[in-house]
Amino acid sequence: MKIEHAYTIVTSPGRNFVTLKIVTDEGTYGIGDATLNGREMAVVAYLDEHVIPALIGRDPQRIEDIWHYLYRGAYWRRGPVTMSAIAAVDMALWDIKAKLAGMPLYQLLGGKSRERVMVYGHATGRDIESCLEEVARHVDEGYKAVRVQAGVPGIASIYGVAKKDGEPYEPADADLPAEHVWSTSKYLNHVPKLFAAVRERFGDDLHILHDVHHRLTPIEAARLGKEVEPYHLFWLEDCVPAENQEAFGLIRQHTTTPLAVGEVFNSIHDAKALIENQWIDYIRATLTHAGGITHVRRIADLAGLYHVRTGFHGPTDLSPVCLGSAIHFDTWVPNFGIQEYMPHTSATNEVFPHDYRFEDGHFIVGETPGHGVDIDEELAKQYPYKRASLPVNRLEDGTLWHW
Ligand SMILES: O=C(O)C(=O)C[C@H](O)[C@H](O)CO
Ligand SMILES: [Mg+2]
Repeated sequence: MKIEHAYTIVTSPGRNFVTLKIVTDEGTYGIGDATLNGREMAVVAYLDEHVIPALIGRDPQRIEDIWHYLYRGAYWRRGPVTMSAIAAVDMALWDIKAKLAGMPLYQLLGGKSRERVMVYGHATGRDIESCLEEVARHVDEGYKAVRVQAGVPGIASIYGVAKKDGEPYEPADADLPAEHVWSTSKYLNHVPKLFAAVRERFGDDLHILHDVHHRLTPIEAARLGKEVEPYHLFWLEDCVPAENQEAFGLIRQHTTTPLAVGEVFNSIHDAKALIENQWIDYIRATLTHAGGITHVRRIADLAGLYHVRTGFHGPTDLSPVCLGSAIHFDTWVPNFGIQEYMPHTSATNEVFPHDYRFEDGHFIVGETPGHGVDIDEELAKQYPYKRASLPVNRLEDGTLWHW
């Protein structure tokens, strides 16, 4: 069997998605997600110019060999563009292999470790009151775990908080980057009040999560972790940027609040010290940005040795192809923690028909051979690419800051 044909599909049913389709000489095809939010066309160029021509004629069943061919063979290793491109190939090849085997992907990975996959949804509000209403809506919809983000008095807009209450936030919200102004002290003074209010209204059983989005220094993160300890967070996410993995050692010395990190990681090397030193509790690297199923499986196995569990990134900027594949992975992986879920728009769901379903705060994996997600290419053509950028963040004095 040979790869006969492969091509990228860019579509924007509300937001941009990049999909790779690989077709074999026997007619079986697989698709993979290559969406790198705000940098989509860089991955398209990498795939079209450098990867696809080298795939034609290869045996699609040799997933491992093709992974190393693209990773080691390129000489230029790692990085989000390279690893998203490799991930798309990998996801498409696992899709093909599972279709050939007549099995849903989770069976090929080793079968079910659980019946269903717990997810967390996103509640955001411009103030604590409106945020609590959003948490209540999620609880009514069956969610057992909710990420809680609220506006902070004195900060005009914060990435991760919807502009209008009751609406989802859009990560890439402008043609060119919007600029936000950030105040760490205002944030740190406010956020414990939010969690006190959530616990008071919803009691102890609801799992609550919070994303700091890299905006603190290690000692500030340590303070936040300590101050929210009474509210028993499921996790505190991305409390500092993680290029310096040792920084998490400092945070860890000060707090028992569980720590999650890794949505921007693209390789096991980004997470190695964090995992081996048990400085984190959840690893967020997911399939599209970290080299696909083949590589994320290695990260998860390393994590399992150190009691670190998975908590895959699952924003709207990963396509249903990534989400569907992740649900198979989550159903199999022994050290599963939780799966993020930001519902896609109905236009996105129409372009990407899929067989996973949400029920009572959990995802239920489908039984279709492959990863269970397809693309309607004719419909996809109706939604042309539109450049969209993520915002930037500045301190009140104008210094460019993490966001
Ligand atoms: O989902 C999250 O936790 C995020 O932080 C969302 C990211 O900012 C988003 O995927 C950036 O493209
Ligand atoms: Mg995040």
